[in-house]
Amino acid sequence: MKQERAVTVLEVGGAIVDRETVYRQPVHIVLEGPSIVRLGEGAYAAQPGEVVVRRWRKLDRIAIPGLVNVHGHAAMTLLRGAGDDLPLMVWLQERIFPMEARLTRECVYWGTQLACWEMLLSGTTAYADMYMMMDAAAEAVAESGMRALLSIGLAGTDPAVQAEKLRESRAFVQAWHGALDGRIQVALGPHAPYTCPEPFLTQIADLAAELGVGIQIHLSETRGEVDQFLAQEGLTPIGLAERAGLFRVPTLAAHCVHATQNDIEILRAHDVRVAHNPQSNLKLGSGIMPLGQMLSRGVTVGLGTDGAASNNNLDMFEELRLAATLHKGVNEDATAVDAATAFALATEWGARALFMPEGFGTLRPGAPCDIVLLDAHSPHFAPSHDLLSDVVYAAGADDVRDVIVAGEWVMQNREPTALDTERIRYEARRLKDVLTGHTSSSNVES
Ligand SMILES: CSC[C@H]1O[C@@H](n2cnc3c(O)ncnc32)[C@H](O)[C@@H]1O
Ligand SMILES: [Zn+2]
Repeated sequence: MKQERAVTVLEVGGAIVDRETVYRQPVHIVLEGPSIVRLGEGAYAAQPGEVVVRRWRKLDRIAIPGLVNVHGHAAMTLLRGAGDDLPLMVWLQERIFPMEARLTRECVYWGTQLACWEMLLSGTTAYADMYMMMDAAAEAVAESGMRALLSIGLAGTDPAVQAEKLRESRAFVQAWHGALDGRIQVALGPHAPYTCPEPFLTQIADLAAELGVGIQIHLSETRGEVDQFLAQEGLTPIGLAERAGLFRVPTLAAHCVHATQNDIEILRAHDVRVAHNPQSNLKLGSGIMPLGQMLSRGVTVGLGTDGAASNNNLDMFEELRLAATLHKGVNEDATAVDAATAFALATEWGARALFMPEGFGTLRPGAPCDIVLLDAHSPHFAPSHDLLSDVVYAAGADDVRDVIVAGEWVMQNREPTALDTERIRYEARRLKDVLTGHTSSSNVES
C-alpha cells in the first residue's frame, strides 16, 4: 500500500530561492515536517501520496531564506549606546568590561530575548553568539524559536580560571549541543589571542576536537592587535592561532579586518570561516576587511552585526546593503560585491560559516523551512525590475512581516509568537540600572 505523506503548502507572491534562482510570480512551497520538499511556480498540484494538512495562502508576501547573522554578543543589547565613538580597546576596557562585571544571569536572559525580538523583526532566523552565562542565553533563544550557535566566551591567564572555563564549556556542550532537533549548536569560544595565551588556545582546540565541536574567535580586528603580535611573536594573530593548533577544528574567525595575503592563504588552507562585520568595524574605527580578496581566494565568508553595543543594532538588512556598497566605494569599483554576492553572504554562505549542513540558508528542496516573508505591497517592490536587487538595495527590516523556523511560525505580522515583548521591554529598562550601578530609572522610559 502506498504511504501517505502529510504536507503543508505555503503559497506566496514570489520567492528568492538562492542567489541564482528567483521567482517573480506566485510560488508554492511544499513542506514536510521542518523541511522544504519541493517548490515551483504557480498553484500547488498534489503529487501521489501527498495529503495537504495545512495550507497557508500568502500571495501578498515574498519569501526569502531566513538571514544568518554569523557574529555577535546577543545580550549586549542591554549595553546599546553605553559607549559610543571610541576605538575598540578603549571601548572594551573603559566602558564595556566594567559594566559586564555587573552582569547577572537575568541580564543575559532578558538581553538575549531582546536580541531575538530585534533579530526576528529584521528577518534573521539563525545567529552566532559568544558571551557569558550562556545557559541563560540558551534558554532565551530556545524559547524564541530561533536557531543559534552558542559559545561561552573564554579568556584568562590564570591556569585555575582557564581550567574552570574549560569545565564550564564541556558541561555547556553536553547540555545544549544539538538540542531542540539541532536548533541549538554549541562551539567553544576563545575570545581572542590577546585575552587567551597560546597554551590556553591549544587546550581549547584539544577540547573542541575531543567533543566534536567547532570554535569561534575574534582575530585581527585592529591594526594595533596585529602590530602587537608581530612585535611580540613575529606572527600575526591568524598565524599564531594556526601555530596554536586552533584550525585543526572547524573555526569561525570574526573580523579579520587586517588579514595579510599570507593570513588569507592560511584561512583558505584550513577552511576557516570568516565573519565580516562591516558596520561594527566602521563604528569602532577598526577598518575595512578585504572582502573581495577573501572571496576570490575561496574563503567562506558570512555577514554579522557584532554586538548591539558596537553596531548599534542587529539589523541584517543594513549589514547586507552596507557590504554591497562599502566595497564598491573603497575599491572604486561598482561591480564589487554585487547583489547576488551580498545576498549569499547573508544567507547560504552565512549558514556555511556557522557549520550548518549544505542547503541551509536557501529555499531549495531539502533545506529546512527557515523562511522570511516580506510585504509584497511595500513601495520597495513597486515596480520590480529585479527582485534580488530590491531585497539587497531597497528593502529594509520594516518590510519583514512573518518568520518561519523549522516549519514553525515564530513571528506573525511582526508579532513574535513565543516572546512576551512587553515584558522584555520592561526588564531591559529595569536591568539597565543593574549594569550601570544606578538605582533609579528615568520616567521617560517607564
Ligand atoms: C568573553 S565574552 C565575549 C566578549 O567579547 C566582547 N566583545 C564585544 N564586541 C567585541 C569586539 O568587536 N571585539 C572584541 N571583543 C568584543 C564582549 O564585550 C565580551 O566581553
Ligand atoms: Zn565580537
